Amino acid sequence: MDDSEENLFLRLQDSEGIAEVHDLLGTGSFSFVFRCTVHGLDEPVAVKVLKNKDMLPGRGRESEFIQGLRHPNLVNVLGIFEGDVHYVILELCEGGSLQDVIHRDGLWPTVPLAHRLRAGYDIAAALDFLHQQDILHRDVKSGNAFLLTPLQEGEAIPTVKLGDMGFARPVSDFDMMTQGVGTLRYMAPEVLNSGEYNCQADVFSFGILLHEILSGEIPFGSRNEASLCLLIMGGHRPPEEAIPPDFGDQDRHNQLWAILQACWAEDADERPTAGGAAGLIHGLLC
Ligand SMILES: Nc1ncnc2c1ncn2[C@@H]1O[C@H](COP(=O)(O)OP(=O)(O)OP(=O)(O)O)[C@@H](O)[C@H]1O
Repeated sequence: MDDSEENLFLRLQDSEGIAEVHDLLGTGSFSFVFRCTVHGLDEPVAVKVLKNKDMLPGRGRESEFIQGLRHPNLVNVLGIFEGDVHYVILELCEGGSLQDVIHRDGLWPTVPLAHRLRAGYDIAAALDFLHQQDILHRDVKSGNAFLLTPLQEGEAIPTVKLGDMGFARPVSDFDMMTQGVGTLRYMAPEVLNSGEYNCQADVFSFGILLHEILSGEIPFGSRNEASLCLLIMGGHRPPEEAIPPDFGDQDRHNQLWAILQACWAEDADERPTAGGAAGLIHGLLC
């Protein structure tokens, strides 16, 4: 049975290693995330506590192999503890999730397209890094990308970091994976099909996420799971007209649209690598 927020707050407070639990940062399907101070670190951190410590390994739970990874566009995992409560110490991202920033805070329409594209570049760079280490993320979405500092109107977009590695796996574990995990509206057709997939499935999800970042629209709107599956399997993708026209000339807009189409190509082999996508986006930012 899942533990309550209050109970976990108190048990975390008693946990060795935690100096102080401050406040709740957010709630996920599998966890509560608290702002904490921990012994040995000066800066506050985010501590993700599993609601149910008997939960299957990998569900909402960053695995040991993620711990050593360091990249400016990843929510770095600073420690993993298993005891009376299971928790993961994460780099604190004060700006919250990109999903909340795009759809809830009301500031997103004021963010220029070039700044939004910058956010997309950050995520592509993080994915490229993971793929270079032969790690698949498997749940790329706006709810799993975080702003390092709060977004301020009229200022440059803060660094964006890809987080929530609960589903991440080394490719070497399986040459090709077949387990259908992730979030439906971002899922590549080969994952939905329970077919074999590889790093290019992350690139597909990234394409859907990039469109969400640029357009500010929830991918495929408020459809139920069955119709989402039918749409994606039927080759439907988010619409071009949802992308604001304020990106310089038509040629640049066309290049941007071509990047999106390449990322969410039906055939995984036709998609760019994450590094390739990052390079193409960077070319448009210069
Ligand atoms: N590093 C962080 N810094 C600041 N806030 C965070 C951080 N990580 C998570 N949060 C907050 O906690 C919420 C839940 O985190 P997360 O989505 O990683 O949990 P989860 O249990 O894996 O959930 P789900 O599977 O539903 O995405 C986030 O939406 C965000 O508000």
